[in-house]
Amino acid sequence: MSLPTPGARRAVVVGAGSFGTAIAVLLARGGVRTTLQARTNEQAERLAADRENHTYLPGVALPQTLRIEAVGAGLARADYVLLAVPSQSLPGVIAGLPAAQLPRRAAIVSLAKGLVPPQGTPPTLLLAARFGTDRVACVGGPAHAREMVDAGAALVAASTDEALALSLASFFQRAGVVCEASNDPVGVELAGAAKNAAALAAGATERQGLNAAGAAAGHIFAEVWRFAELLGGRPESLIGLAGTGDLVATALAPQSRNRRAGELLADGVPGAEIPARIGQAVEALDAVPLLSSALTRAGIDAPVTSGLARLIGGELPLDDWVALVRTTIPPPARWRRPDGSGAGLHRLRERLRAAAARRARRRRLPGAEGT
Ligand SMILES: NC(=O)C1=CN([C@@H]2O[C@H](COP(=O)(O)OP(=O)(O)OC[C@H]3O[C@@H](n4cnc5c(N)ncnc54)[C@H](OP(=O)(O)O)[C@@H]3O)[C@@H](O)[C@H]2O)C=CC1
Ligand SMILES: O=C(CO)COP(=O)(O)O
Repeated sequence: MSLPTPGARRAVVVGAGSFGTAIAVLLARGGVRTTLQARTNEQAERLAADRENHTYLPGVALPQTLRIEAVGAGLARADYVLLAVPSQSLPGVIAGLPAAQLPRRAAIVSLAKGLVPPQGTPPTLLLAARFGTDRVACVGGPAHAREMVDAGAALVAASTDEALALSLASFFQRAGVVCEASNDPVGVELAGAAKNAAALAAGATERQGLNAAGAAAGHIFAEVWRFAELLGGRPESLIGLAGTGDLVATALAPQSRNRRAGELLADGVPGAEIPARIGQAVEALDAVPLLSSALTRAGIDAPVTSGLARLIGGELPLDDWVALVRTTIPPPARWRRPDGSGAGLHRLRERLRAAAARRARRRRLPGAEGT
């Protein structure tokens, strides 16, 4: 498959926070003609004058080839539009794309690791319903903004359109950052939402014990996986870079906003006060209540995710949350019938049962002892 020459392609990154700025730096380094769009003219003028994003990504020089403008400049010449705003802002930003003169063939890429209100929709599903599945993609994987521009990350670019996933992956790889191409955007997005929820849960729980923190994360991943499966997601997306990989990066990072939000909840800070304290997007605070409602609507038993939503909402005290985590028993595995791959286990169980029945029969037969 021939991949697009980066220099012939134009990308516009909408949202000049820490991740949008970092992704724009990478695309420019990878040779894509890139524009970073800030929310206001004042922000754009400041970024253009400083050639640095002092507010969200201090200390990183913006490449000279990176254009800066405000979102009002529109998208008329874009081949790729990358949405780098928090999920809460996505409904407004997506609704505004046609008025911003989104070209008919431009690809739209969500960078958010959260869900879109009010239904808790994975962003690519919303974009696909509006603009068509094969021009939509998302990006996941362990990718703290600062480390990504300094030393690298392990991105996953996911789209149902192979050419789109591969072209995004090639742009990042040209910039020196590993990027896997995936055809499971919903799985990658739910992996990102699950890891943020699990990192917040681990942050809230770790002082009470690391077994409890691990149990919280494991329960949340298992509960979200059942939802991902219903939506057609694949297990490797939750097991691989976008799920387990990003969970470790986020839960271990002292600077992680989601983990820190959990620590603040454990300190007794109300959930509603945390965004102002952290001053940046904390996706899990919004995504966990949305996830909880979406899982309930889908008929999935999700006691730990819904308990976490109640902890965030101030309805469940921390000790009760930890007790819930420590006592939740996952549903038993679904053993297969002997016509499937569970046949070996089934045969072993049947042999043990038959041996026990034989022993019991021998005990009942007069004079059978010792035979
Ligand atoms: N930071 C990271 O390391 C990573 C972040 N992500 C994901 O990227 C997404 C964005 O997060 P991040 O960059 O970190 O968040 P930040 O809080 O650093 O920045 C958010 C940015 O979005 C802008 N914004 C919000 N709403 C709009 C809007 N309607 N129009 C234009 N701009 C808007 C904000 O502008 P203003 O300043 O005016 O409010 C701000 O520049 C999140 O989903 C996050 O999970 C993914 C991987 C890593
Ligand atoms: O998604 C991230 C790293 O991959 C960033 O995590 P935080 O939003 O918790 O800082």
